[in-house]
Parts: sequence; structure tokens; C-alpha cells
Amino acid sequence: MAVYTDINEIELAQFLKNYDIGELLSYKGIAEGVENSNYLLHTSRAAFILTLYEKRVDSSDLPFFLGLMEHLAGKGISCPLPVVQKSGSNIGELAGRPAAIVTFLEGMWMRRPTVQHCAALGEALARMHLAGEDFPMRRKNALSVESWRPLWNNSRTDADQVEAGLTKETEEDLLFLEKNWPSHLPSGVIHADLFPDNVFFLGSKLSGIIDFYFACTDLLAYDVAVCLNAWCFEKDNSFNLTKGTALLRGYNAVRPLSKEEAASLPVLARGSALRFMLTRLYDWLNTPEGSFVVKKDPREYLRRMRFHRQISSPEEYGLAFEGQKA
Ligand SMILES: Nc1ncnc2c1ncn2[C@@H]1O[C@H](COP(=O)(O)OP(=O)(O)O)[C@@H](O)[C@H]1O
Ligand SMILES: N[C@@H](CCOP(=O)(O)O)C(=O)O
Repeated sequence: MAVYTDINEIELAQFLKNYDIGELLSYKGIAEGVENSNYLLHTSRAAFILTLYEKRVDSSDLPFFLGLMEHLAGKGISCPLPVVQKSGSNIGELAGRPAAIVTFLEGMWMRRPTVQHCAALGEALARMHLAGEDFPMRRKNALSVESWRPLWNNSRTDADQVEAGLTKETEEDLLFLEKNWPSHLPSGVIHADLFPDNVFFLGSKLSGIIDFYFACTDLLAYDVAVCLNAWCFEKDNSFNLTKGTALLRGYNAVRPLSKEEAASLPVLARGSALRFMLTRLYDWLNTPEGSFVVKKDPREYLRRMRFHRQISSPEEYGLAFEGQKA
């Protein structure tokens, strides 16, 4: 579950007085999610999502996240639209937490994404990158290459208990990535956590993208690499080349990757796998037993790190070079 902060109907009704969204009819905590507390609200007007921001969200980043959703929604990207209070602000406080209300998106996320879902995802990701081009705010990626070592230092003493040899493999990958991380690729607004649980479908049609709380300004191709990791591996941790091809083709149809971006995919995918292994490892070791949050397995991403290590060209992810920008 992800309801870390409990609220009652009296404080919620009081909070809703700041908005012009009708009377509260019902509310309930949403079990899914990892980072924040989410509630589904029904008012006399419509359904909404109330989010109370928890530990990993710095409240000074909220104007970026909420402003980005407003910007993207304004450009026709289907994503939640923050609801503005009567005061004009889109951020409030509830139960001692920064809180916001956003519009409810219809659809469901795919537990087993198909090739068609991967193609639609690639296209939507590229559209989001283009729509973000004129977003004026910037936010540094707090989970990029320079933060991986400090994050790793918090877990390394216990890492081999999770899987023998994890320490050695991680140290070697970290050294490699710190030396070889690309810096001159096109950069812009990226989602940075576009996993299947953050993308809704209605039937086979992609109906929306949610959870912009890791969004930042970083290499656009890194977002593609995150998606290759999150969408194109099977339950047995094997890479599905057909899904990779579909995702990259969908992306390229809207925003063709440059040759340099394409050539960097192996290192970006390896870095993205390490990034999710590290946050999962930290949570694996530090989430108290009996906590309701479902811990995600860092070993899944260790398997991906191993896969990317032996990749020597972007064609191995399914990228066709014809038609690439110079
Ligand atoms: N705008 C929305 N419309 C519909 N459902 C949403 C919306 N935002 C969040 N949800 C629901 O809440 C769940 C958790 O949201 P998410 O933003 O992924 O949380 P977290 O950041 O804590 O991981 C989603 O899986 C979805 O079921
Ligand atoms: N996608 C991350 C965890 C963050 O969860 P989300 O519910 O905010 O997408 C992972 O899989 O490690």
C-alpha cells in the first residue's frame, strides 16, 4: 500500500473548502504506489486524486512537478491536471504534509505489457519529450550518476546478504559508469520513472501518464533507457527484442534518436539499471518488517545490469539505424 499518512473526513472536508470542486461524497486510500500517500476522492462534481507528499519528495520541488503536469496537459499530453485552490495556489497542507489534488485519469496499468503497448509507450514518451521542450523550469536529476555512489555507500555493507557478489559487481559498474557517462546528449524534461504502473491504457489505447515525482531535466535518451529496462524484460529477466524494437520504433517515429544518443543506449541502460537496483536495495534493507509497502526486488535490476554489461551496440536493443539523425 501507499498510505503513510492517515487522514479523517473532518480535516479532509475542511481542506476541500479551499477548492471549488464540490462537496466530499467519499474518499479512500489507494493501495498502489510506493512514494507518497494517495487517496481517491469523489465529490459532487467528479473524481480526483489527493496526494500527500512523503519522505523522498522535497517540497521545494513541488512547483516543478505540478507546473510540469500543467504544461504537458496544456500541450495535449494526457496526464493529471493539478486543481487550483480558490487562493490561486495548487499546493496546500493536510495532516502536516504538503498536499495537492489532481484530476483522475481513466484506465489501468498493464501487468503484462505486450509489443503493442511498448510501441504506444515509445510514441507517448517521445511526444512528452517534445511537449516539454518549452517548459521553462529546470530540476536537476537527484538520482543521476553523481548520486549513485553516496546512495550505494548507505547499503554496501549489507549488499552481499541480498546476493553474494553484489558488492563487487556494483563497485565495478559504478567505476565504469562514472568514467563513461555521456554528457553532451540532448537534454530536456524527462519522466525518469516511466514504469508500466505509471502508464494507463483503456483497451489497447494509451490513456495517460501519471506520477511525475521523479521528473527532472536530464538526457532524453536516459528516459528511453529507463523504459527499455522497465518494459522490455520478461518475468524470467530475459530481454524481449521484439518489445525493444517496438518501443524504439514508436519513439523514433515521433522523435528520432540521434546517432550519438543511439550509440549511448548501452551505457544509459546500464546506468538506469544500476539506479533502480540502488534505490530498491536501499528500501529492501531499510523498510521495517511488517510495513505495508510492497518492497521491490533489487535482484531483478542486478540481472538487467548483467545483461547490459555484455551489450556492444544499440541494435541489440532492437534499434534500426536507417533513418537516424546524424
Ligand atoms: N491522476 C490519477 N488518476 C487515476 N489514478 C491515479 C492517479 N494518480 C495516482 N493514481 C492511482 O494511485 C496509484 C499510485 O500513484 P503513484 O503516483 O504511482 O504513487 P507513488 O508516487 O506513491 O508511487 C496509481 O497506481 C493509481 O492507481
Ligand atoms: N519504479 C520504481 C519505484 C517507484 O515506484 P512508483 O510507484 O513511484 O513508480 C521501481 O520499480 O524501482
